Amino acid sequence: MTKLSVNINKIATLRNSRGGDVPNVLKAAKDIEGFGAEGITVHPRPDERHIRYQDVRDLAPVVTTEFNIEGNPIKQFIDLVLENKPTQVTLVPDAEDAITSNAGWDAIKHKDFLVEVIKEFKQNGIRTSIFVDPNPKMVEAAVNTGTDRVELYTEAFAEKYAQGNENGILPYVECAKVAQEVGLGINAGHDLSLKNIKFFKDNIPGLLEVSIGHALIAESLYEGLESVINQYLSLLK
Ligand SMILES: CC(=O)[C@@H](O)[C@H](O)COP(=O)(O)O
Ligand SMILES: NCC(=O)COP(=O)(O)O
Repeated sequence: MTKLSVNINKIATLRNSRGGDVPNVLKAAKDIEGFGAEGITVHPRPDERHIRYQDVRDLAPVVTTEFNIEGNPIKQFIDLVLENKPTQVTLVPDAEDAITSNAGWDAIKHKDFLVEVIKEFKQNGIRTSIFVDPNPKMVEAAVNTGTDRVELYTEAFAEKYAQGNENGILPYVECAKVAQEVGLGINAGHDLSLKNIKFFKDNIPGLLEVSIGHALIAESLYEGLESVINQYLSLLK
């Protein structure tokens, strides 16, 4: 069974575009859980252009499913995560000026740094995941950081699949095999959608969780959050 964690960054982006409190991010998170999603993901960035640090503080006591905080572990992010103790922290090496996440960790080059931060999160009872490119070497290296899981960066798969090329799944299948061999849990995310999620899930053994935001919110503009979330849940069974 693969859990669906809904990334609500885009809801905050819409709110921020007017400066008020519409749509209300807390209500959206509660409704999304009510519609059956098994987790809420947020990805605060230093410029707070979508989810704000205060949103994370407000969401932490309200989220009753798995709360997943993603981001680059700069000091203020580490402090925020330790203060709010989510179910999971997903470490993403995103540059401050990146429009969205665009690369996974080099878990060999940044091993010592990752070991240190992951240790601190785990000592505080927070499950850890690191965002990695679909490169089996990086999955193998991830185990040496002490992380519980990896999140496979699915943009390359989504792009190829949209062009009709199903072979884009192959590196992910290889990564999943390696992850299972070395005992790492497997999450996935980025550009997953109603169109590609079933093919991805059906081909990746042991897929524990997907976090989906951009496409899910775009699809909901036409069909509504409840219907879209239910479609994902049925495709992820
Ligand atoms: C790690 C990842 O792929 C997502 O968190 C993605 O970065 C979503 O963030 P945005 O909503 O800012 O694009
Ligand atoms: N970790 C991926 C995520 O949270 C959502 O990414 P996207 O669906 O907005 O591309």
